[in-house]
Amino acid sequence: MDVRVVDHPLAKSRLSTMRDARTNSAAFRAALQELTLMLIYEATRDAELAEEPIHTPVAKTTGYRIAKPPLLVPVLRAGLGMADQAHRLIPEAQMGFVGLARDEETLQPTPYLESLPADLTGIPVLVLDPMLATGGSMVHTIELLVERGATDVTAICTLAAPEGVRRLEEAGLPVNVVTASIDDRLNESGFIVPGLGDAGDREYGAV
Ligand SMILES: O=P(O)(O)OC[C@H]1O[C@H](OP(=O)(O)OP(=O)(O)O)[C@H](O)[C@@H]1O
Ligand SMILES: O=c1cc[nH]c(=O)[nH]1
Ligand SMILES: [Mg+2]
Repeated sequence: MDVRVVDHPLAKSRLSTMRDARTNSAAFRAALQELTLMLIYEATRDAELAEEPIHTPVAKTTGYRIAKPPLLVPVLRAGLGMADQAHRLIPEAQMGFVGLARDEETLQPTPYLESLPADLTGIPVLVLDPMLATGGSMVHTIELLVERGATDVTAICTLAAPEGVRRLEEAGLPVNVVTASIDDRLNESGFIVPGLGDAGDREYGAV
């Protein structure tokens, strides 16, 4: 499993805005959108290209397009804040949706929505979720994708805990991770430390 940490100064500054408890919801969503752009940019660095001849106003040359547009899968709620920006960068992408809520006691994900294409054979998938904590939600999501034939999955997470990265590695799933930070640890309530709190609540309000 490849784990890429995007520690560009602009990524660090947006992540700091998200971490800061004084940041309101609107500013949090704006920083998440900007950081998503940087993470998707890095995640697609090695995407396969198809060539096609094009004419500029001056000469004939070779043009390029993404050979296999990915499926984008935001994990609701928090991943929804990454969806539009990812789609803006890859407008030819399809989008599927997974809805999960982590039980605050057991820390197990409770599924409430699954809207995915039936056959993902040969289609790269980018899963969008700001937080990789215990890894339970991400493992559940990737298992849904693998059941449908996906073999090339990238988890795009603004923040990851070492415990979540380890869980993904041990699950042996076909996934790579792109994140802006691997933080110190999880606390006794399963929150990432130093983290940014509950990403969904900070984007949309507490439920
Ligand atoms: O790695 P895990 O331990 O599974 O935790 C990570 C999950 O927790 C958060 O969602 P949450 O369950 O809070 O739902 P929400 O997005 O609706 O707030 C987050 O967006 C991930 O989906
Ligand atoms: O720190 C955490 C852990 C899980 N989910 C969040 O939103 N934040
Ligand atoms: Mg939440």
